[in-house]
Amino acid sequence: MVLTPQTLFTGQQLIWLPTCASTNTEAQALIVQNRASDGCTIITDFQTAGRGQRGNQWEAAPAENLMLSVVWQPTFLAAAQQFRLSQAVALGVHDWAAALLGPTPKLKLKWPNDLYYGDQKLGGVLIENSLSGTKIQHSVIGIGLNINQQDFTTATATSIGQLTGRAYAREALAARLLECLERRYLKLRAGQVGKLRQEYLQALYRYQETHLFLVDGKQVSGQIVGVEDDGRLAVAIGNELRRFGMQEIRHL
Ligand SMILES: Nc1ncnc2c1ncn2[C@@H]1O[C@H](COP(=O)(O)OP(=O)(O)OP(=O)(O)O)[C@@H](O)[C@H]1O
Ligand SMILES: O=C(O)CCCC[C@@H]1SC[C@@H]2NC(=O)N[C@@H]21
Repeated sequence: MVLTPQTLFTGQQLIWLPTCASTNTEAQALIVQNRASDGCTIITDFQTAGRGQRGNQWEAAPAENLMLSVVWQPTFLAAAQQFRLSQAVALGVHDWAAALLGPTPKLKLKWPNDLYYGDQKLGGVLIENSLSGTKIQHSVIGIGLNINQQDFTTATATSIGQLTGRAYAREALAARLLECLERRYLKLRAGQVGKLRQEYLQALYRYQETHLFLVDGKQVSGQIVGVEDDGRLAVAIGNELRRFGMQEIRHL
């Protein structure tokens, strides 16, 4: 499918920029100017200041990958439920990758929403919400996916093209991604929270495996046993069950 504003079922607006600082920043500017319709999408070939979680930079070679931000208005979610959106988005990205790579147990979601193949990162999600009282008003869903790039500065990164030995037309992949995201978003909006959570756990990287984490600057051995109602990661460490937010634990 060729991606045009007409063929996008959800994106009333689609803006494809040759370059920008960050598609999340562009999306936020549209929101501030009251020009962001629900589902509008900014895509770019290159970011000069792409950002990731925990203050990381997102690095991607020009015109090789997918970098986009979708604006949604999930006003049905309380601020405290934002992890539900994060899980639905992660599942949408996982569905997209599974359709490309075929079903494989190697394709996982590293908590909270990184896309992994084995121990290598294929993509990441950075969601930035604005609130109105206790409700989410706008969500900027920033997604970076490695598509055709062959060389990375880190050995822990890979791309769809590296894995399959093929080159991809990014327009078609973007259209499919938006479909996958919308499907999951509609399920969330329909209240299928339990099912989404179950599927998220099934896709969770290193779920129920014992391995090393970094907690308070120290290496600890633990086992992921679940994800709490507030989105925190539940990890069994020794005889203790501990719950961690984003800034409190890292996989090693
Ligand atoms: N295009 C890219 N593909 C994969 N990783 C990337 C890319 N651009 C930047 N990175 C960075 O590479 C690092 C690897 O990501 P990963 O999430 O696996 O590491 P991490 O050590 O778990 O990082 P953190 O826990 O801080 O998120 C991160 O710092 C990530 O932001
Ligand atoms: O893994 C992460 O830490 C999240 C990476 C998110 C990267 C995407 S690329 C499109 C959007 N714009 C950004 O600046 N970041 C996100």
